[in-house]
Amino acid sequence: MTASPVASLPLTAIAKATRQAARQLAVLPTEARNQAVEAIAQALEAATPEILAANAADCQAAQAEGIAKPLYNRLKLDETKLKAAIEGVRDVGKLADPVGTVQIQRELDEGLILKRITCPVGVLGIIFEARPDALIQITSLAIKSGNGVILKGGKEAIRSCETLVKAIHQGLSTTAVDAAAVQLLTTREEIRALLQLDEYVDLIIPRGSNEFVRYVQENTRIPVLGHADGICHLYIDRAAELQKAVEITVDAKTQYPAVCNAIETLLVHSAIAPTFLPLAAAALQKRNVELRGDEVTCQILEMAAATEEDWSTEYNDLVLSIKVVDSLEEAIAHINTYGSRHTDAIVTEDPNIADTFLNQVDSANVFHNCSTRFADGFRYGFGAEVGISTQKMPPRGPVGLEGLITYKYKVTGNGHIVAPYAGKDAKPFTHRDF
Ligand SMILES: NC(=O)C1=CN([C@@H]2O[C@H](COP(=O)(O)OP(=O)(O)OC[C@H]3O[C@@H](n4cnc5c(N)ncnc54)[C@H](OP(=O)(O)O)[C@@H]3O)[C@@H](O)[C@H]2O)C=CC1
Ligand SMILES: N[C@@H](CCC(=O)OP(=O)(O)O)C(=O)O
Repeated sequence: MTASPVASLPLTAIAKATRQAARQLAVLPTEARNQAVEAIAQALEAATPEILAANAADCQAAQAEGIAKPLYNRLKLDETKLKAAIEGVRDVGKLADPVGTVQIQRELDEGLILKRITCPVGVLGIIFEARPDALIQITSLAIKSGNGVILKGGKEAIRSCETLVKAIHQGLSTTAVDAAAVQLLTTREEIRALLQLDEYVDLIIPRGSNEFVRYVQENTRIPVLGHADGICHLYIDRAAELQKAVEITVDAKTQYPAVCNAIETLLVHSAIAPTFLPLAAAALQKRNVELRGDEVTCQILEMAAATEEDWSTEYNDLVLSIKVVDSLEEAIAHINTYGSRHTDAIVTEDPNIADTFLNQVDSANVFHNCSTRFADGFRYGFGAEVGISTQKMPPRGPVGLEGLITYKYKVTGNGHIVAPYAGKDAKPFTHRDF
């Protein structure tokens, strides 16, 4: 099979081609989809010089436009990051096949058998930020789960995305998977048009700001799985071990400040604030974090005053707002008011306090004594992630293969009809699981 030159077609034709390719992909055996995933890994390895060159050009252009350092780090794809992403593709290949799992097998009556079996969703439209390694993770998950995918990355990453998709098409062209199963769009106009194509696209996954996710939800009939902003919190309880708390704070803020699972607000119990805050501030300032405190924090340490706006701001940068609270309840109330239901964590040595926090904070990921940066499909053992769903209904949190799967009920009878099972002398069902 050769790589399909569909990218030059009008959008409806692209979507139609993806639908057709996805239908073939959905019924391929596990082995064929695994081979396709491995072919993608090999093609990316072979195209490494071109990919790195394209990314260097994107980075250069973004720098000329004055891109912020954290966003630049998200855009930059060096050899180490690319190698890790390719390893991730192979990890996805090794995961159990999510397609064809029999979830329910039930005899309704003699000779009348119900099965619920997992199957791919169909065609996914995934819009994401200028982060080229996300394209690699998303594509490998889509192919492994038997779905076609129409991708759109952030404008700063256009060259990187085009080169990656070219390599992926090259890899797929040696396999049973039609390369048309993976498509790349590059403009916002195409996104607006894509949102109207409910005939060909089964699920839209927007990764981006709250505003953008809402815009998508309001402008399409296609089901939307929102991956919105991460206003993540870390609460340092009065029973926290201080050194542990400092290390977690520094990691959660500075290990990768541009990503959605980095913290934006630090909440500190008033009983330990005078001892904890100077330790934390020293460690954070060593890493160039700008601190903004509420009134009590500013009485303990000199820093800029936080405004009401700070509590609902996702900086995506080396900035942290700090608030001193008088109780666990106040911390939980703050998080449930200003958070984005993404990821929130507590540091405490008191298991009861931890339990209350984990049960009452209404977020997709709630952590005890560890960094919010663990909110990630790879780190959860899902191989990779499409992103982190901030919706309440499943899939919630890091979305891996399971989130790209639906199911269908297959019922087999032998001439069975409903009439004998209805009315006055209705025949009972056996409803026997096996
Ligand atoms: N929960 C999660 O998994 C994730 C959450 N995020 C969140 O996303 C936000 C930051 O991402 P940022 O880089 O600023 O991304 P943006 O929200 O600016 O953009 C993300 C993507 O959406 C597109 N887009 C944005 N607005 C429109 C529009 N009106 N019409 C069509 N397309 C649009 C962009 O296109 P273009 O570049 O062409 O403008 C880009 O492809 C943060 O809040 C972050 O937390 C990010 C990734 C994952
Ligand atoms: N799970 C990811 C962060 C989630 C994510 O996709 O973030 P972003 O860089 O905002 O797209 C990680 O830990 O790198």
